[in-house]
Amino acid sequence: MRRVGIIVASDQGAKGLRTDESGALIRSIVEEEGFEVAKLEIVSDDIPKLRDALIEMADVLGCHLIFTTGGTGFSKRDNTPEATRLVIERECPGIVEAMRWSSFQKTPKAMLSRAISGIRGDSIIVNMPGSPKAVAECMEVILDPLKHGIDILVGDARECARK
Ligand SMILES: Nc1ncnc2c1ncn2[C@@H]1O[C@H](COP(=O)(O)OP(=O)(O)OP(=O)(O)O)[C@@H](O)[C@H]1O
Ligand SMILES: Nc1nc2c(c(=O)[nH]1)N[C@H]1C(S)=C(S)[C@@H](COP(=O)(O)O)O[C@H]1N2
Repeated sequence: MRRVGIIVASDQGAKGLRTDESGALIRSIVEEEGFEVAKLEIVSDDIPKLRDALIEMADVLGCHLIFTTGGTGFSKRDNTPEATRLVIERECPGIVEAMRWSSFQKTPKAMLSRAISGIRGDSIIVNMPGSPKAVAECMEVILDPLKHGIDILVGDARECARK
């Protein structure tokens, strides 16, 4: 079964000052698609905390897909892309290009997303925006192609092609 990790990057959420909706929304969307959620964690916007949470989900929990939500904008505490860059081994720019392109059709503010995406080992990491509305809009675009991406990364698709 495909395994998912979810990290909510939010100072307010980590202090209990805001009820998380975006991580919960990602969970419900991926579960509906048959994924198993290994962990949903709310982390403050500190780079070392985000980095460690990403590494645990990839290397210890073996998540095929890791979504972060929040912390991709221009505010001084938006650190999610910087933490992600520390842990990925190969960039996957097409995923976030598609997100920005489709989001731009809805709001020009989509160009303010600094989200990145990349591969670490057998895990694909994708930065999503913070608002639940933006999460829903982006998930609609990327989830299906990502299933194929996981299959290629972990070898299933290549196995199928050989048979
Ligand atoms: N986990 C979340 N659940 C619900 N709404 C959220 C969440 N994260 C962000 N939002 C909403 O998204 C919009 C963008 O917020 P903001 O720029 O503060 O997000 P952020 O920088 O990702 O989060 P934070 O300020 O907590 O670190 C706001 O309307 C905010 O209420
Ligand atoms: N689909 C979609 N993407 C979107 C938006 C949106 O409303 N819909 N908002 C944008 C805005 S206003 C910002 S500032 C950036 C970064 O958001 P974050 O700081 O919450 O991660 O995501 C962008 N991406």
